[in-house]
Amino acid sequence: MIFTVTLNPAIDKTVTIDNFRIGDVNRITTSRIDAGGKGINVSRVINQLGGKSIALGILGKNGASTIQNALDISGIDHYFVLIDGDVRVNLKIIDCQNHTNTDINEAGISVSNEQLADIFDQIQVRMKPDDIVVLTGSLPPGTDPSLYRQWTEMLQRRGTRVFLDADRTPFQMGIESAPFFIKPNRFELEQLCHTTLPSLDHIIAEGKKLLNTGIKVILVSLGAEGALLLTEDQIIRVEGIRVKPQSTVGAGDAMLASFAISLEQHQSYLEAARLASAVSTAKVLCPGSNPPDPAVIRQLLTQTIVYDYSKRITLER
Ligand SMILES: Nc1ncnc2c1ncn2[C@@H]1O[C@H](COP(=O)(O)OP(=O)(O)OP(=O)(O)O)[C@@H](O)[C@H]1O
Ligand SMILES: O=P(O)(O)OC[C@@]1(O)O[C@H](CO)[C@@H](O)[C@@H]1O
Repeated sequence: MIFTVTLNPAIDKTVTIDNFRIGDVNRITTSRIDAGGKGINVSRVINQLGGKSIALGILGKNGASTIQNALDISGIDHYFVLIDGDVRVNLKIIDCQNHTNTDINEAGISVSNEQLADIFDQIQVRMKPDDIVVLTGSLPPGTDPSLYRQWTEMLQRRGTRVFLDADRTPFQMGIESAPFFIKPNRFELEQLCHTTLPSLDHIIAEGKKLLNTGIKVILVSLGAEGALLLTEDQIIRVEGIRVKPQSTVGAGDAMLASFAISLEQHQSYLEAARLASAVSTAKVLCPGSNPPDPAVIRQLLTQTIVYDYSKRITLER
C-alpha cells in the first residue's frame, strides 16, 4: 500500500494573467479551483494510473469538503483530522505570454501535537513492511521542523520505505534520517548542498554524497530539461520532452506518484524513470492541478528518451 501524508493541504486557485506585472493592476482571464497539497496530488495521480493509496492529513473545517469531495469522487481512501480554521488557498499565476508560473502559497493553519500524533498512529496501525509512505509538502506553521526526520526514522525502522519531498529546513532535517527516496528539483538540491549546480556532472557529484548517507534513490527533477535518477549503481538520464505546458503545478508530485507505483510493482529503475517522465510531462499539459490523462501518458511514453548516463548508451524502448 502507498500512504500519502499532507499535513498542510491547500485549495489551489489557478489563474491566467496575460503579461503579469508586479506592482501593477493585473486582470485575470481564467480562473479555476482544485484540491491541492502535494500528498493529495500524489494520491490523485496514483489513482489515475490505476493504483491504490490512502491519503492522510489535517484539514481546516472551512474548505475541507472541496478536498474530501475530490478524493471521494475518485474513490480514493482517505483519513483527515478536521480542525477549526480555513484550508489555505494557494494562488498559482500562469502567464502564457511570458511563459511563467508563479506560486503564492499561504502558510496554513497551526496544528497541535495531538493532531499530528493522530495521523502518525493511523499510518502505524495500517502499514506493513515494504509499504511506501510519502511525506511531502510544507509543514503547518509552528510545527517542529524535525518532524519529517523523526517520522522517517520511526517508519523506516518498521520496514516501510519513506519517499520524502519537501523544501527548506524540514527537508534538510528529514534527509538526516536517510529516507529511501527523495525527489528534489535542482533548486531544492542546491539548497540542500549549499552550492550552485550548473551542470549534470555537478548534480551527480552532490547526489553521490547524499547516496553515501544511506538514501537509496534520488530523482532530481529538472523541469523542462527532464530528470536525473541516481542510485548506488545507476545514473539514468531522462531527457525532457518538448511540450507547450498549461500548468506545471504538481508536475513533481506526478513524477513522484508514478515512481512510487512503479517501485510498488517491482519495476526496474529504468522503467520507473521512463514512466515518471511521461506522467509528469502529461501533467504539465493539464490545467490547474488536474492529474494527467492516461491517453496522453501512453502517447508520451513513445517519445521518452532514457539512457545510462555513465555509459552514454541509449537504452531500448
Ligand atoms: N515545462 C515543462 N516541459 C516538459 N516537462 C516538464 C515541464 N515542467 C516539468 N516537466 C516534467 O515534470 C517533471 C517535474 O517537474 P519539476 O522539476 O518542475 O518539479 P517540481 O519543481 O517538483 O514541481 P512542482 O513543485 O511544481 O510539483 C520534470 O522532470 C519533467 O518531466
Ligand atoms: O506549500 P507547499 O506545501 O510546499 O506546496 C503546496 C503546493 O504548492 O504544492 C502542490 C504542487 O506541488 C500544490 O498543489 C500546492 O499548492
